[in-house]
Amino acid sequence: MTLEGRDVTWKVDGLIVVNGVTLSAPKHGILGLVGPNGCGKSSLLRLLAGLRECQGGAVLLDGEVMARAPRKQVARRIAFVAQHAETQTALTSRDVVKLGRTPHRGAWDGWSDADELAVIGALRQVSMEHKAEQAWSTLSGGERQRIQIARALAQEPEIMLLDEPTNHLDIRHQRDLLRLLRKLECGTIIALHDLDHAAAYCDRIAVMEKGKVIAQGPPDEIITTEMIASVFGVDAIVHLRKDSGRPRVEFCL
Ligand SMILES: Nc1ncnc2c1ncn2[C@@H]1O[C@H](COP(=O)(O)OP(=O)(O)OP(=O)(O)O)[C@@H](O)[C@H]1O
Repeated sequence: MTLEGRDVTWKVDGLIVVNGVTLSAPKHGILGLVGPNGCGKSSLLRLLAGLRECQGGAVLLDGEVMARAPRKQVARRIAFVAQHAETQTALTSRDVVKLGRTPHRGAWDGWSDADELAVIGALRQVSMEHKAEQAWSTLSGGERQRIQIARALAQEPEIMLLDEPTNHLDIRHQRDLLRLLRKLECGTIIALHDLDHAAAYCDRIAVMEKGKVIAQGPPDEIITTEMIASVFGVDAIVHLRKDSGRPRVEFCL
């Protein structure tokens, strides 16, 4: 499957938030989306997920304009994990993960073994089986985030779009999630603030600034002292990690 934004533009209140972005999701592996607050990362991910309509350009799914495809068909193939996902408070964790199966089920379908396996597997992948019956409203911020990721995994998508999925997680769960994403068969686009994470776990990185993608490439070409100074306005030294040879950022105090 291919997912491609071509010259995608989106405005709100006369402000151009996403400005002529052309970007393809990888078929496998992780594309990291980095850039300062307000540069348009979340907006772009929502456009690519088909949750918003472009006002210019188009999002293409297998070369066809996605906006014309039935929503359920799109949802079978693309999962989106929002930065601050909310859900009905009366649900348990398991109920929320089960929602990920909705695009695969007809109105009259019973709950199948495949549905159950997908839900159990997704809970296990984020280490949340022990909280399956707990009310969603009582989960911690990080636990909610892991459950939302499990919902997306239960969807068994071909492409996952994740908006800062590590922002509530402790170091161990950040690392576990990024390792998990690397192991998935699907292609992933992930908005990240942590440049070290982007450098260590992503196969490619796209840099956004003021609504535009200004650079794309492998981490060692993108995570540079010059890029960090010009895009983020911060002085930094970029080292190479001993274990992987990937860039590692030391910010100047
Ligand atoms: N529905 C909206 N109404 C008004 N302004 C909006 C709306 N959606 C986005 N914006 C504005 O568009 C800009 C880009 O927002 P977006 O959430 O896409 O940025 P971001 O790169 O994900 O930021 P962050 O790193 O802070 O999460 C921001 O200035 C935001 O205030």
